[in-house]
Amino acid sequence: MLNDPNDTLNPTFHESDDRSEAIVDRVLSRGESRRAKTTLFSEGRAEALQDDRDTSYDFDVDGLQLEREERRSLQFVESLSTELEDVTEVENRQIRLENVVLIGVYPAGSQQDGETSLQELAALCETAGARVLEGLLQRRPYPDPATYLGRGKAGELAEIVAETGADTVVADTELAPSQRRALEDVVKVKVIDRTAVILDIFSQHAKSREGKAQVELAQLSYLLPRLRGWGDSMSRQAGGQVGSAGAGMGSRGPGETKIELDRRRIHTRMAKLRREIAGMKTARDTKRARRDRNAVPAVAIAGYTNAGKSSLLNRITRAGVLVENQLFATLDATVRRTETPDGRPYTMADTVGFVRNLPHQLVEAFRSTLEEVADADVLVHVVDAAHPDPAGQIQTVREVIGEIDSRHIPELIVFNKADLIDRDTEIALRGLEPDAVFVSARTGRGIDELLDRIAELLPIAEIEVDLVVPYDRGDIISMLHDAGGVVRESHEADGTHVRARVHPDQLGSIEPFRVGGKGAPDRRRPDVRHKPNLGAPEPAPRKLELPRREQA
Ligand SMILES: Nc1nc2c(ncn2[C@@H]2O[C@H](COP(=O)(O)OP(=O)(O)OP(=O)(O)O)[C@@H](O)[C@H]2O)c(=O)[nH]1
Ligand SMILES: [Mg+2]
Repeated sequence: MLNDPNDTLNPTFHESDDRSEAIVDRVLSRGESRRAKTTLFSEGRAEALQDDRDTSYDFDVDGLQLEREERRSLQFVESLSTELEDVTEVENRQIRLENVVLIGVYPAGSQQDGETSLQELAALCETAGARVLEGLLQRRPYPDPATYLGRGKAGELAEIVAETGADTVVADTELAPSQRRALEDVVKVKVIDRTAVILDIFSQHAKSREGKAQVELAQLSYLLPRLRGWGDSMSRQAGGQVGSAGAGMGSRGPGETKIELDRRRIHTRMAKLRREIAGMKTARDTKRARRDRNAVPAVAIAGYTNAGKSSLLNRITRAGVLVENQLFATLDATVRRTETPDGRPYTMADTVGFVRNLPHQLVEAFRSTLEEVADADVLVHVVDAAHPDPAGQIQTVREVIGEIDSRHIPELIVFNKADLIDRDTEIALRGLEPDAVFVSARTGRGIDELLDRIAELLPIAEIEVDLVVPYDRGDIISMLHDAGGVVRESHEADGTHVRARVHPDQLGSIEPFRVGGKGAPDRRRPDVRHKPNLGAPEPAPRKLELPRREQA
């Protein structure tokens, strides 16, 4: 398993062949030895995110909410078991608490973008369980092919790392294996990239069998070209800080040993995972086909990570999906059934959030989960209205939607967290997306309007009816044929027996001839509507103050 806390891979790697073999075994036997995770500490972790610990919602939650407790307990190390093994584990966690320095490169004119991206990287690192000490941005037309930062700046970075006692450097874009090694040689601590951090979060959070398989597949395909060197550059630095810090974020992978053998085994493992995922996809397809037969339209909630997708699903359907002020709280699609204000049923799916520079390995691995989006009749695209760069988020999400060939699906932009923005921001956002709905999953504002808008966009489900039409009503038969909905037709003594799918508007004219059928809509208005939450006071929005050294 790649995030096994017991995988203190790098430093001791060269010491014993037996040990290195055991490590590869563990990497490849994911799930069999699933142990406590390495989410490390609680204090300070939420700095990069808005504080929501006092949040209260006016609806109940179900068992899924327990997952939140489970995650918290991992962070707080709740019960110190008397078992020696566990105590050692706690000590390990403290030793391995990662202190990271972030680095990014931005071209002239996109400083704001570079900063937003670095702040997001800070949030990602905190979500992965690290503590962010410094952020360092360098203005360059493009990253240095050798060391990412320019030579001189890399030297300054080495000083900062030494000063702050950081044990890991995280680069904001994907590093080539050679860049990573060269930079490690300069700064003398572990260097990882944004992709590794995202993969690490996914591996900590994956819950379903399919999710775990997808993440492992993504991790292996990320590791494959990087096998050479994971242990290598570390062992060249005996006595460096890495040695005592052990493996942590982004390095929960195999070290360099018997690389060819490993490579072959990894390929075999990946093939097996692909087969497994394909198998699970079949099961899901069957489920979806059943849903299609019942002609229940599907709505998918898509959007940037932390936009409030799960909160919105909870608000609308009381699904009790885990809501966390974390990036990638949701990795599995949750589907809930609900209905329009006039009683038409539809399903609503919560999906994994998107992020800028989403590792392509993940898009590939999560393709089957993302089909929940691809197969939807309507996309509810949730955007965090209070985010500094909503336009950038919308663009990122639309790019991924394009990658999974879903541009044609009607999209409803929903600005969530409307409770956090002022009038001017709202006007600006309306300018950006004139047809958008403004809602707050927290206060309930706009939810009724959202439900009405979804209802308008849903395809009208046709209804299957059985009719016996007397021979003097040829007009009815031709109307059914014109609409193209005739399934079966036979001429009997009492008239034409027809099974046909009709639009709800046609029901009136055919009603006298109905002899059965299914799927007639229930036109009762649901007696519970979604009331606004007048409860808890809203915490003031918090902005990340990331320590930053500007280097132009
Ligand atoms: N103030 C405010 N906060 C909100 C609102 N909706 C969600 N949040 C908060 O935003 C954070 C993220 O919410 P989630 O529902 O987990 O977001 P998500 O889009 O499902 O995130 P991922 O699953 O991580 O991609 C949580 O801290 C929520 O409490 C809102 O309308 N107003
Ligand atoms: Mg979510």
